[in-house]
Amino acid sequence: MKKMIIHGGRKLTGEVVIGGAKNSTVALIPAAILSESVVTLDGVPHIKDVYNLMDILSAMNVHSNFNEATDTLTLDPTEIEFKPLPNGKIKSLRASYYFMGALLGRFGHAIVGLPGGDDIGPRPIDQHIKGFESLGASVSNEHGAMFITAPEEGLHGARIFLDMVSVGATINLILAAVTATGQTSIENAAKEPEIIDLATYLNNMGAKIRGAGTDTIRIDGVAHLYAKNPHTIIPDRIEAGTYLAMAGACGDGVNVKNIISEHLDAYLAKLEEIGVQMDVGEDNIFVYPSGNLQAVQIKTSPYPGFATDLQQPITPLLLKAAGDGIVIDTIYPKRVRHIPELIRMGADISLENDVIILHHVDRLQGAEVTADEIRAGACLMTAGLMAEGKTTISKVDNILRGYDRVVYKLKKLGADVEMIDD
Ligand SMILES: CC(=O)N[C@H]1[C@@H](OP(=O)(O)OP(=O)(O)OC[C@H]2O[C@@H](n3ccc(=O)[nH]c3=O)[C@H](O)[C@@H]2O)O[C@H](CO)[C@@H](O)[C@@H]1O
Ligand SMILES: C=C(OP(=O)(O)O)C(=O)O
Repeated sequence: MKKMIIHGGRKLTGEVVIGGAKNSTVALIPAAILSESVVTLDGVPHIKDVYNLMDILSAMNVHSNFNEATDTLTLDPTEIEFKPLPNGKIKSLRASYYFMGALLGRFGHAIVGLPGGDDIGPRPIDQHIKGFESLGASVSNEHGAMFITAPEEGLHGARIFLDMVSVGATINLILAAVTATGQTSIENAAKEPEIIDLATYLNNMGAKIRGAGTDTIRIDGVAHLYAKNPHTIIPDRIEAGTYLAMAGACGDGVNVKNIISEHLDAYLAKLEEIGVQMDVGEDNIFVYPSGNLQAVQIKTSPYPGFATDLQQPITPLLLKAAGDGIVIDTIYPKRVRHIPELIRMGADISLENDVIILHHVDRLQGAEVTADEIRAGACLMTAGLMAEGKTTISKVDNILRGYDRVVYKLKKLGADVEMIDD
């Protein structure tokens, strides 16, 4: 595991270009195995999740080539072989569970280990299983690996009502249903932009998915999918939100480029309420140096609400604001692993019944801290940039799992940051 060393106190200036969305990419790559032709993805972020997914694909004889100069990834599933995936790299990321839906769609059966990913509290997959079963599959958990098998005649369309809005279940069920016989409807579906991105990608291969981005998605199964054109991944709204908060907390004029601002409506409204001055352009947002900032209350909810993945990245900005900030994460109430680390840096934070109360502090102090998960790590990077002195962040691999070329981007903004081997 690597460590990140930050010498804080420098003001950030210049521009940063946002990469392709991690949470799209990690669905689009497993989905490529549904195609009977070579798939090309543009705007692929340089993140560990991508390299781990490429390794998983190579075990199935799917050849991939990531051209890092052009951010283009080609995936060749034309000689794919079925492989059980009970262990190994599957455990390195959450989104490996998309191989359940994708293998089921391609081969009619899947053996996939329970996923890894961020330790942000309980993350059950009961809705994925319920949905696979509705499509006719039988599902069993044998020693931590899910065995999922379609009936002999293949999966059939079904009406599936999700008990709670789940990004992962919505995507997994799209992947399984896209080649099932007949029509599937997913109700109470998640509406995240990454789901629209996946539907666009699959529809361009010949799938028939309607309603992505609404709470009812209808899928008419098709027998074959062929990728014909490259697919450009949408920009990462969580990476963008992280840099916007960072620019508000320690920027001296920062231009964040490659943004779809509509994907960040709830977030931008909160930044404005805090007092961050911004110019929202067609595909960029310029953040002015901050003046007086005011603490606010944040409550996370499914899209288009305030994203859980942004509650930690915005926290250092809230610490800087006058008054007491409040954060309530309704999606992952135990997503609090950044708090003891921030307290180590001099923050004054209390936690009462999963309500995080952030009291204003005049300054943070550099310290040795741990990035226990990706967004806790993003929060600590910003805190380190704001703090006086040296901050050492360990377990940086958790950050590199989803932040594209982060050291390069921070250096370009003028940060004093480097990565060292542990
Ligand atoms: C790879 C990816 O895209 N990860 C994102 C995805 O995770 P992920 O898809 O795992 O999260 P979900 O949207 O499924 O989870 C939402 C809520 O539903 C619960 N739930 C979910 C499924 C299920 O079968 N049963 C159940 O109880 C979860 O515990 C959570 O409380 O959406 C989360 C919520 O926006 C984000 O934080 C993650 O960054
Ligand atoms: C929780 C996250 O990721 P994952 O679902 O991949 O663990 C995240 O990106 O904040």
